[in-house]
Amino acid sequence: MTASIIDGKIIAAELRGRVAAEVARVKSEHGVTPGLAVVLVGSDPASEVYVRSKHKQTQEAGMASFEHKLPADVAQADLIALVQKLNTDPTVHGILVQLPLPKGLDTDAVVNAIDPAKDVDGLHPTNAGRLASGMPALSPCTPLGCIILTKSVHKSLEGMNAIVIGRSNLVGRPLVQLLLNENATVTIAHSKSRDLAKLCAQADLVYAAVGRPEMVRGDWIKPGATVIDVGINRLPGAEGKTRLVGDVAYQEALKTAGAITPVPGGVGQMTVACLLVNTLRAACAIHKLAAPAV
Ligand SMILES: Nc1nc(=O)c2c([nH]1)NC[C@@H]1CN(c3ccc(C(=O)N[C@@H](CCC(=O)O)C(=O)O)cc3)C=[N+]21
Repeated sequence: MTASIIDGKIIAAELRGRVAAEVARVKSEHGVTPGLAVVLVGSDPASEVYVRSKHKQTQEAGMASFEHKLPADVAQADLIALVQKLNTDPTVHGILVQLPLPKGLDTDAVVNAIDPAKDVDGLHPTNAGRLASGMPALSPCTPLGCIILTKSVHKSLEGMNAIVIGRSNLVGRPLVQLLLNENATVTIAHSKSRDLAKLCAQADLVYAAVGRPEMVRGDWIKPGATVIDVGINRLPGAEGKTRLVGDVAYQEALKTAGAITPVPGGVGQMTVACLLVNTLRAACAIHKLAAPAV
């Protein structure tokens, strides 16, 4: 058996198309142009790539895009002051502070300073708490993307056994909550879990988000399971280039899985598309418009 490939590129492009149509409608009917502000502190090359692609895709969807680049040695107070300025800027509906922040900056304090209504990363404790309480919330983009990719294979996740490997605030924990909302049965595993292979073998849905290259092996996967690989690990490749691999041993997993996401071209694509969704949703909520149809 060879797994079918879940094409994040195509699914993300479709989603962006729906966002663009809703943005056009909100603009013409209500005169509201959704705006996203991205704050990048320091100059991590990978982060710069992501920020550039966020900027491009935001503009392509017809939204306003604001980029703020700060030096790695920016004072904590200056970073918080920028966040507060964006909180009160009426042209900004979404605020994303690219993580991780350089050493010396207090991530929790910065995230806490973001207005929860503009928290398109879904990281503010208000949004995390609302999600965990089953209340409407802005939810983190990568987990939202994981659910959309899963639903491209399974119409309903009700009663399915899911395993989430990883418990980060940005991915693992919120993904668990979104899966519960879909009525899946969820096992939460992580780098300290005992006998991961055995836990995985029970799962119809496997979400690998531990940040360890190719940790999930092909023979851990239940035959026919759906595998969503959240990992993006840069390994040294040929001729001094870097090679991207996920948290799943892809070539092995292809043989046992029913469907699998590639890296790149899987979850990463959805993350940015869902950021556009969240920015549109935030803009509609802030202006008291009906929730967008995306
Ligand atoms: N506050 C915050 N929110 C984030 O959502 C956030 C963040 N910080 N810090 C970094 C991670 C990483 N991230 C990605 C975005 C796009 C791709 C993406 O487009 N990937 C493509 C290309 C990958 C490549 O070539 O590098 C793909 O997988 O096909 C990947 C990863 C968002 N993150």
